[in-house]
Amino acid sequence: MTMEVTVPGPVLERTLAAIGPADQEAMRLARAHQDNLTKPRGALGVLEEVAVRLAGAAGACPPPPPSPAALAIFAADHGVHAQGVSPWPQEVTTQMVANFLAGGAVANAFAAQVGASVTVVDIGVAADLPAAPGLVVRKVARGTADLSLGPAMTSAQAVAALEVGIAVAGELIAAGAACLITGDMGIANTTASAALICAFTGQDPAVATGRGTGVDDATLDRKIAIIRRGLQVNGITGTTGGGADPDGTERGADPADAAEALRRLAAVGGLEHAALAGFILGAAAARVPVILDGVIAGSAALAACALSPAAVEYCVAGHRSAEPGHALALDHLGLRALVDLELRLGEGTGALLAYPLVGAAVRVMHEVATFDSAGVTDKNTQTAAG
Ligand SMILES: Cc1cc2ncn([C@H]3O[C@H](COP(=O)(O)O)[C@@H](O)[C@H]3O)c2cc1C
Ligand SMILES: O=C(O)c1cccnc1
Repeated sequence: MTMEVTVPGPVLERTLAAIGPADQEAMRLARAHQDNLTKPRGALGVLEEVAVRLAGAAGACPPPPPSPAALAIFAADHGVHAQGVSPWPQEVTTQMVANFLAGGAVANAFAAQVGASVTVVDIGVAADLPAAPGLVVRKVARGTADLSLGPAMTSAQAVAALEVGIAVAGELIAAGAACLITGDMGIANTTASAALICAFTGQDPAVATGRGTGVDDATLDRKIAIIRRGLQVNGITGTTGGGADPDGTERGADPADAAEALRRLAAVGGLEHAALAGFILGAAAARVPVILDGVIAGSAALAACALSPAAVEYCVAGHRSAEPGHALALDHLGLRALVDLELRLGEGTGALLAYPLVGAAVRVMHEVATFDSAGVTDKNTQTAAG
């Protein structure tokens, strides 16, 4: 094997080794506790599952309140932008970073609404950004290479970006964050997202590709063709098919294999996708829940969970984006989105809106009376007793 991706960085290796499965006993206790609360069993629907999930993640019942929450917006540019896959000029990435720092983006408004902090990370913006409070400069490259011509990133760049994501998660958690929220900014990143979704789920670009910021029919067709070419050029032919390295050696083509997962992430992902995957892995290693935003986060989560399947236990799908690939990614991960408001923005906006639901689900576990404590007759106990 000639692939350098078989040598992940030490931080990534340590993080992967630190990720354990959800705590089954805490989940069992959480389910039992839900059933003792003064409400018909199951009446809180999906929120009960969220509370149980957070108990499993924390290894505690009730789980700790997911507060305070911290949003990290990873910003980067994309070489594939040159193929005309987005109607927006590339400099909008840089301009939006300035907007986040000035507090003027939708993500800022939603973060203020739900009480989340905002950190902006330059993981690969093409331009130089002036230093500013709230901006973390960890530039791995000035954007990716064009994924339709060859690998978007070298494996070293992908690992470096993964490790920045891990570090940012660790820093936010060390500063007190009890819940992480994913955010992204990168013109053309819905193209890389759809390519990743194809690479990790085996779906065809025709079904996984969406209109992103709102491309017309002709641009959508081009986007699909570009993604198809990118998968081909990078030797990604399906989730189970074989393949060979350029030197002719057989490579493991199963994306569930960590080295192949890293290769696919580097081949068609963006720097923000790699950083987001690291961010998710960092949350999982610290047993802190992470609320996923839309299609960019969903595609990054596919890479994270290919590297460490247990990481999914620490993820909550905040919302379902209007991008068709997002639902495919969530299905593959076995995650159910909390809200569906037909958002197609990114930045962390959908995850921020879901955050109060996660907080409410956990508050129930701490504050709602049990049938015993409130003196309310439990029909289930009564029936069981006679
Ligand atoms: C003003 C503006 C603000 C945004 N905030 C997030 N995105 C979102 O749109 C981009 C992806 O769409 P595409 O692949 O079609 O370029 C990403 O930057 C994403 O974060 C924005 C896009 C624009 C134009
Ligand atoms: O799903 C998303 O987060 C999304 C969709 C379109 C454009 N930008 C982001």
